[in-house]
Amino acid sequence: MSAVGKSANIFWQECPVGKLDRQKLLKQRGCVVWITGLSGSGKSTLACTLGRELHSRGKLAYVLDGDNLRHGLNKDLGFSAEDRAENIRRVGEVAKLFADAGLICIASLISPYRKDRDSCRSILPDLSFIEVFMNMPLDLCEARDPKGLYKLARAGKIKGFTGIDDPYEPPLNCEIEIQQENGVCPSPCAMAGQVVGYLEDKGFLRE
Ligand SMILES: Nc1ncnc2c1ncn2[C@@H]1O[C@H](COP(=O)(O)OS(=O)(=O)O)[C@@H](OP(=O)(O)O)[C@H]1O
Ligand SMILES: Nc1ncnc2c1ncn2[C@@H]1O[C@H](COP(=O)(O)OP(=O)(O)O)[C@@H](O)[C@H]1O
Repeated sequence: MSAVGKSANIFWQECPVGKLDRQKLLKQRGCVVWITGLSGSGKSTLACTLGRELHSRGKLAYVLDGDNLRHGLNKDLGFSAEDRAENIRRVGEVAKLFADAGLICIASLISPYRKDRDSCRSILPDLSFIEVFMNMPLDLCEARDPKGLYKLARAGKIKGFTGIDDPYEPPLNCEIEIQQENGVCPSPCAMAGQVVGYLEDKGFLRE
C-alpha cells in the first residue's frame, strides 16, 4: 500500500500477461521515439512517414502528435511554461503505456524544455526512450511557416511562440539528430530511414 501524489491507500495491480508476452506476440520491442524540434521543423512529417514505413514492415506503431492531443487529452492546456511541462508529462505517461503495450510509440511535440524531455526519459526503461532532434534552422522553419504562425508571432499577435519569444533548448545527448546536408534537408523517406536504421540496429524491430 502506498501514497502517490494526491492518492493515498493505493495498490499496484500486477497482470498475468506482461510486456514480454506482448512483445513476443508482436515480434517487436516496445519503445518511445520522441521527436522534438521547432514548429515547422518536420516533426509531424517524420512521425507520419516513420509510422507508414513501420506499418508496411508489419510493425505496430502509433503516433502521438502534440497538435492532435491538444484537441482532446490536453485541451485544457495552453503554452505557458507550466502548461507545456504538464503537456509533456501527460504525453510521456501515455507514451510509456504504449511502449509497455509493446508498440513503437512515436511522440511528436515541440517539447522545448530539456528538463521536461529528460523527465520523460527517466520514466521509461533503459534505452527505450529514443530522442530524435529535428535540428533545422529557425530561418528554414520560418520560411516554411505552413500554418502562418511565425508571421503572427513576428507581428506580436501570438505571444510566447517557440523560437521567437519563448526558448527552445536543444538536446545535449539525443540518440538521433536530423539535420541538413550541404544546406539541403533530407527527404521525409530519408529522415524515416535514419530512424528505422537505428531501431533495426538496436533490435526494436524483432522480439
Ligand atoms: N506559442 C506557441 N508556441 C509553439 N507552438 C504553438 C504556439 N501556439 C500554438 N502553437 C501550435 O501548437 C503546436 C505545438 O504543440 P505542442 O504540444 O507540440 O507544444 S509543446 O510541446 O507543449 O511546446 C505547434 O505545432 P507544430 O507547428 O506542429 O509544432 C503550433 O501549431
Ligand atoms: N524533409 C522535408 N523536406 C521538405 N519539406 C519538408 C520536410 N519535412 C517537412 N517538410 C515541410 O515542412 C513543413 C512543416 O513540416 P511539419 O511536419 O508540419 O513540421 P512540424 O510538425 O515540426 O511543425 C510542411 O509544409 C512539410 O511539408
